[in-house]
Amino acid sequence: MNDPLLELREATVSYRTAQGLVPAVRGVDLRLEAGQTLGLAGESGCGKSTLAMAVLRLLPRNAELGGQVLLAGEDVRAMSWGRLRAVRWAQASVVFQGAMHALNPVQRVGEQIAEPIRLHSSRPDNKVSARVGELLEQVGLPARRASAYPHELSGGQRQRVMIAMALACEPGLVIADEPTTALDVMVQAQVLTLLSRLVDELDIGLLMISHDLSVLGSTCARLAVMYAGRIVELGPSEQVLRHPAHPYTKALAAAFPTIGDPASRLAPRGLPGDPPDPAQLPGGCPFHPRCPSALETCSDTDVRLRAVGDRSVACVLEVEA
Ligand SMILES: Nc1ncnc2c1ncn2[C@@H]1O[C@H](COP(=O)(O)OP(=O)(O)OP(=O)(O)O)[C@@H](O)[C@H]1O
Repeated sequence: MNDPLLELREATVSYRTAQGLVPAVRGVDLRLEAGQTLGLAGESGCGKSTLAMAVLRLLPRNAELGGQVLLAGEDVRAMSWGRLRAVRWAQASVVFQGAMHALNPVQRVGEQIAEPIRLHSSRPDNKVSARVGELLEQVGLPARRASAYPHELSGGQRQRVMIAMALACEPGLVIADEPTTALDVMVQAQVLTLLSRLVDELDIGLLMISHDLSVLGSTCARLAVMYAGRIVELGPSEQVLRHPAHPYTKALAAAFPTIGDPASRLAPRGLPGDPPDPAQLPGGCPFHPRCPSALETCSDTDVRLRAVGDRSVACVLEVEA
């Protein structure tokens, strides 16, 4: 049997800071097969971006990666820099949030899309240009827009350019980190439709990150919900959205009821308090101080994910399958 595109086994990331070691990702197990889509949700600071960056070892220097992060069975922790360069773009790529900042403002977008192609193939220049045109059309932009500078494009068009760049070397895995956060509602929906179409057409695996469960639910078949560096619920999107099992998922699902709800840009409504500082996690379940269903035992029992029907849930409460 083929190795999954991506597999995390007890993956951990801690940041070395003046205040000590900050555990941002705390023992995450995840699996993504070719052609599958997985959404990773959670409030700001729960470790989503850290986890995504760990996959391609794009972490800052003060980060320590532990456990296993396997790309097609190969542990990224054991890869040389040369091997990592070969894997980035070609095997897995990232669409970052905020395309205006991720693109070079003084370089034509076609040139920027061409860069990873040149890095990973010895195609002659005319073939590279043809491939750039093909990629732009694939993301719904005319090929002639290759000569545009980022400021000449709208926010949605720039995000399409970022997606074209991520697809340039035909990776099996694309990681999209808040790909629609900076866009207005209509454009957000268009970019999500584009991502869904590309996933189907190109049979890529997609790991999409957002604080907004409804955005993820519209694009991803499975959802993982993260809190304080751990996955607290994982399962088919429809089940997780319709019948959230973990009290934190319930609060998130209630906070973001529909795609494009302007309020979805804000912190979850009706969920008191803030996520804990990873440097000072409370004892027991890290969600218990904010949990409306907390029992006495939750302050000293830290439950790990357990299977409940098609889902996995990290909660002491009885969960209906
Ligand atoms: N370079 C760093 N050094 C120290 N701590 C960091 C660093 N980067 C992130 N952190 C901390 O790690 C934790 C997880 O951050 P991360 O950015 O992964 O969360 P997130 O869920 O992606 O949030 P957001 O949606 O705001 O990006 C946070 O407490 C954050 O402050």
